[in-house]
Amino acid sequence: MLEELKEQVCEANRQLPIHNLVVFTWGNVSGIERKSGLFVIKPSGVEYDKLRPKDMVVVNLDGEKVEGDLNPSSDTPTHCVLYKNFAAAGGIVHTHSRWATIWAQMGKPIPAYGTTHGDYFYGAIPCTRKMTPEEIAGAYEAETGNVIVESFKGTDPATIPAVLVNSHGPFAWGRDCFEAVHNSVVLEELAMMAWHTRVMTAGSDEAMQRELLNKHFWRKHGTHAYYGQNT
Ligand SMILES: O=C(CO)[C@@H](O)[C@H](O)COP(=O)(O)O
Repeated sequence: MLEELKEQVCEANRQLPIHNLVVFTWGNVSGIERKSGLFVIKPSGVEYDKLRPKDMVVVNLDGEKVEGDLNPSSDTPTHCVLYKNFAAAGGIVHTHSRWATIWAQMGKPIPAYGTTHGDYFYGAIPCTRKMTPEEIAGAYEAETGNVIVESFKGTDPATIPAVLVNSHGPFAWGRDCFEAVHNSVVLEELAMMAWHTRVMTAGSDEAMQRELLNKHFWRKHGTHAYYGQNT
C-alpha cells in the first residue's frame, strides 16, 4: 500500500511545475495512509524532474522519519499538524504560487467574488494571523500548522480546502494528493482573478450573494458525505 502511495505522491509532486505552481523547488506534496497513520512526503530540495517513488520519505504523525534515505521536506511538521487536525486531508500541497502568495503577503483572505470560487470553496479563503516572535523562534513549521488550524475554528476544512499563511504562501488539501494539487491549481487561478477583481472595483471586498454561493457549492458537492450537509 505504501509503495502505491509513494508512486502517487511522486507523480503529484511532478505535476507542480507542469501547472506552473512552483519556481525551483518551492513546493511539496504529501499523501497519508489513514489506516497506518503514516504519510509520504517529497524529499527536501530535490528537483521535480529528478523525483522517483523510491526517493519519497515516509513519516509518522509524531513527525518521525520511518523510511527513506533522504531528508523529508522542511515543511513536514506543518503537514503533520494538518493531518492530525484535519480528518478531511488525505493529501496536502504547499507552494509559493505567485498570485496566492501575493494575497498571503498582503495578509488578506481571498473573498468569494464569484461562482468559480463558489464551486470549490464555501466562502473566503482565510489568511492566518501573523505569527508571534516566539512562534517564529520556536517550532516554526509546527507553529505554522497551528496558526492554520486556529484560522479554521468553526469552519469545516473539507468545505474550504485551502489557506494562505500570512507573509508566506498557500497550503491546500483534498481527499488525496491529486485532489490537493487540483485545489492548488484552482486556488492560484482564483487568486489571480480575485486580484484583478479587487483592482477593478477599487479594492472592494464585496463577495457574491450567499444564495449564489450556496447554490454553486452544494450543487457540486452536496451529494458527498465528505462535505457534511448544507447548513
Ligand atoms: O516554504 C518553503 C520555504 O519558505 C519551502 O516550501 C521550500 O520552498 C521547499 O522546501 P522543501 O520542501 O524543499 O524542504
